[in-house]
Amino acid sequence: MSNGWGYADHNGPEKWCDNFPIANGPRQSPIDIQTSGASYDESLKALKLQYDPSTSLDILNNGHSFQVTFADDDDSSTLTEGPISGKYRLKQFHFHWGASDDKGSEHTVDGKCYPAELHLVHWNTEYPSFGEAASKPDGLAVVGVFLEIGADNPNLQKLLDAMDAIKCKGTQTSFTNFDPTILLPESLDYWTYLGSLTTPPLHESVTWIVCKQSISVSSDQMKKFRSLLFTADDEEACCMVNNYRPPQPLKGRYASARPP
Ligand SMILES: N/C(=N\S(N)(=O)=O)N1CCCC1
Ligand SMILES: [Zn+2]
Repeated sequence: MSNGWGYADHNGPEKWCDNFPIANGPRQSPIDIQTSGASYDESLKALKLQYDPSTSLDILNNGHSFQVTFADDDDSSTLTEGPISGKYRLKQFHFHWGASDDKGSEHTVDGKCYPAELHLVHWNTEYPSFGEAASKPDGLAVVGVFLEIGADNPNLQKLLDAMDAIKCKGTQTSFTNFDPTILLPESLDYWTYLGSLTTPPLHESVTWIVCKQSISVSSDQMKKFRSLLFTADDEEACCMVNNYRPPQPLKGRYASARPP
């Protein structure tokens, strides 16, 4: 298989180890967060997320998900405190989702799946760039937010409206003046653990910060996510669904959280 990884039977998560042997590494993601096994860590601080909407640039269908990319040439949009040391810059956010409302998240909580999961990807400014940071053990910090079926979420509407312009792989459009803060839940309580990118190259470089509280999404809004395509306009159409990696072996890891 070339670098054409995907989520189908022939190129999906069970096959990624062929080209990316780290897929069987000691700190792979996602994981099932076993709340009874989570430990309280007095040293953990509250998350500090400071985003400048003027840093949002564009929205892209990259053939695996859709992502909103941010200007990261200064410290305008950052993650600090929480479980990390130093300052991490927001690079992009994207989602993972299922073909139906009963699956789609990457992390699970005591075995419970959610219909979708948002990932806000940040890189450690100790390194000169995202590309340099992405392969370092403390290079990245990803904030994960579960989406749970409920009322229409108006804060998703600008993303949903942009989807008509990025239906096919490789399409993108301007996406300016967007503040990702509106996608966060009211409470920023979190679980944290050391893991990896959940897609190739699967670098074991991520401090995961998974919010305990979910945000809402309606079934109709989820149908809009599923209208995107994995495929380019000159290929046979394949709906972008089930773009999630299942939970990986804990290998002695456990999540931790701030004491109540
Ligand atoms: N897999 C990833 N993020 S994730 N799903 O682990 O948050 N990425 C691959 C390149 C940039 C981000
Ligand atoms: Zn992701």
